[in-house]
Amino acid sequence: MNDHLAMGPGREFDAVRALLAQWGPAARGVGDDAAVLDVPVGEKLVVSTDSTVEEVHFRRAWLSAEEIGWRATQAALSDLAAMGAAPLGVLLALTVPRDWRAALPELAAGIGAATGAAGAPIVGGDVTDGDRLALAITVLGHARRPLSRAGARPGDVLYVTGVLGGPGAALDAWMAGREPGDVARARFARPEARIAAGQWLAAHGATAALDLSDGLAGDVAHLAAASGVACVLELDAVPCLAGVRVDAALQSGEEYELLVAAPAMDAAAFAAAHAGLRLTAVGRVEALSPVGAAGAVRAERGGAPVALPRAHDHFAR
Ligand SMILES: Nc1ncnc2c1ncn2[C@@H]1O[C@H](COP(=O)(O)OP(=O)(O)O)[C@@H](O)[C@H]1O
Ligand SMILES: Cc1ncc(C[n+]2csc(CCOP(=O)(O)OP(=O)(O)O)c2C)c(N)n1
Ligand SMILES: [Mg+2]
Repeated sequence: MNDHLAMGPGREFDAVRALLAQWGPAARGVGDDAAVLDVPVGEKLVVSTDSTVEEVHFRRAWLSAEEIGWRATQAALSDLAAMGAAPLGVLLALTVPRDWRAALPELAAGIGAATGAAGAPIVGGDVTDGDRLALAITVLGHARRPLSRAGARPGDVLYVTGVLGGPGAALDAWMAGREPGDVARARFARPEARIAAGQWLAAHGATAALDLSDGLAGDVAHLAAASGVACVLELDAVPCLAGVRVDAALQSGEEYELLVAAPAMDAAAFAAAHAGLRLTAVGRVEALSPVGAAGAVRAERGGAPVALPRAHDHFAR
């Protein structure tokens, strides 16, 4: 049983009914003014929201509607992964222009596949007309001890999951009018929120984490700022996709891999628990130097200081 409430007539509600019929058991308890969920006793509710907007996060020519739905949902779920939280539910606010309406079932297939893979039921949403396709996705999760950006301590090692640079390489290719290689394209079109990895890392001593959405070069500064520490990246250690230079990998956003601070971790045990996913030491956490000395984020190559490239900024222009 889905426990949906019946809705009155209207084309908008016909569209919602069609979505619910398509999602089947992947949607639960929809149709009231708000969803009502249980949080396991003794755990915290963990909530985040993220938008995916046509022309800002993708172009229609690059991706199928199924991929757009999958990617937007994984991008939102990635924040639960970074908090070490288990998914509880997902809400979808969809802005659907007229010329996208026929693609709704395909979009919904991608969303349903992603929520299904995460074991997170769709518990509500909103549908509106508008000028551009936009998906505002709210994710709800739970954790006994959520993993913050703020806990990194001097002496911790910095790790990243996976291999970086794919989404940036795909984006560069499309922007230059070329078709990206299959691996880079898949990293852009079919990211996977590292939900199990986030929970494993939280349970194995991680002190802080965040997901890589703006690019490692920028996201590391959020961890340093939140934790009140200095982070030093060793650029020779950054795991880059074949053919991608480290500067490009540092600027590659929308990776949805995790940056983690922790005392030394067992990367082999991590990989064994996550289908071979890599966990690579890429730097270290130090005490913040006195004002006027070295900054909160530094990069080194072969022990020598080097500059970090800029990260994505929505308001840069
Ligand atoms: N419009 C907003 N109102 C309130 N908080 C916001 C807004 N935009 C961003 N934030 C908060 O700022 C922080 C950084 O945002 P963002 O870079 O989007 O995080 P993330 O990469 O986790 O999605 C988050 O804690 C987010 O909740
Ligand atoms: C058409 C297009 N231009 C540029 C980009 C690159 N890009 C857009 S947003 C972004 C950063 C991440 O997005 P954001 O909405 O800031 O995610 P959040 O940090 O909130 O999770 C990047 C690298 C893209 N994906 N598509
Ligand atoms: Mg965000």
